[in-house]
Amino acid sequence: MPEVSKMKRPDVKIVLLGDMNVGKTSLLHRYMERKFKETVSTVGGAFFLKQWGPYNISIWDTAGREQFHGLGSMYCRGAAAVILTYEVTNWQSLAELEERFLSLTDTANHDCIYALVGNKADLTDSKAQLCQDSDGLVKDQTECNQECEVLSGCPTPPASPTSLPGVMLRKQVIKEDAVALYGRILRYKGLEEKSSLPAEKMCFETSAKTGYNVDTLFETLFDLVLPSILRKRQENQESPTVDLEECRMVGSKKGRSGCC
Ligand SMILES: Nc1nc2c(ncn2[C@@H]2O[C@H](COP(=O)(O)OP(=O)(O)OP(=O)(O)O)[C@@H](O)[C@H]2O)c(=O)[nH]1
Ligand SMILES: [Mg+2]
Repeated sequence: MPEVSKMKRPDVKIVLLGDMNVGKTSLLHRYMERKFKETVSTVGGAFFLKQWGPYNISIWDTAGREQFHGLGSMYCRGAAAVILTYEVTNWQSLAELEERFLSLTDTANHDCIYALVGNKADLTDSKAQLCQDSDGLVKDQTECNQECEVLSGCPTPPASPTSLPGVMLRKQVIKEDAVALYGRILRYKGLEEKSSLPAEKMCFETSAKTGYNVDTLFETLFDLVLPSILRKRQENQESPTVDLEECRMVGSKKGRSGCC
């Protein structure tokens, strides 16, 4: 049994929610492992632990499939940030966020931060077909595909309308739709728009496939949850108790990642 004192204890929790197939797991792989790789539909949930400077952030991936819906509010318990994910080529995936997922966030922290993320932007926007390295420099898709083959062994995707640069799918969800939903989320939470984080900052379009905006998404959130981290550390100093549930999760997977 691992010693509690040596475990990395998460300072804060970020949760990814959204319909099946929108790319939640792929976004996490892209950010944590710098790769776009094959996924299987998530069962239950899984977490990754990210060291961010001196802080430990747990990022929870959840299953979008309806059969696991009941677990969502459990994963959101105590979350400092929730990433509500949809797919830019699928209007219904945005609607589902409001109809099915928003109420799951009732268990999150009272000052929880919400980000709306439209993934698979590479399918609709030529600029998102360019991939970014960790310094934010863009490379073209051919270079990315070659790199993908060399680094992770994943084959260059077959030439199909979705993989040919310049051939785009119809964008079903435009940024304004996400901005409008963000406003409704604030109203649902009883928050004033004036005193909340602005929609322009909290609505992202990403591509897990190319890496477009993925670092920006996670790192913006890490910066924004810093006050929650500092508050939690302060509370822990004042009453040093151990969150057995979190320790059990982290300890069971050697502090890196796991699922349940
Ligand atoms: N073109 C493109 N495809 C993507 C992107 N992100 C994910 N995909 C593909 O979309 C499919 C679903 O991706 P996942 O990451 O498994 O989706 P998920 O949201 O985790 O799904 P559940 O675990 O079932 O909730 C896979 O075939 C991915 O390869 C993206 O940014 N662009
Ligand atoms: Mg998944």
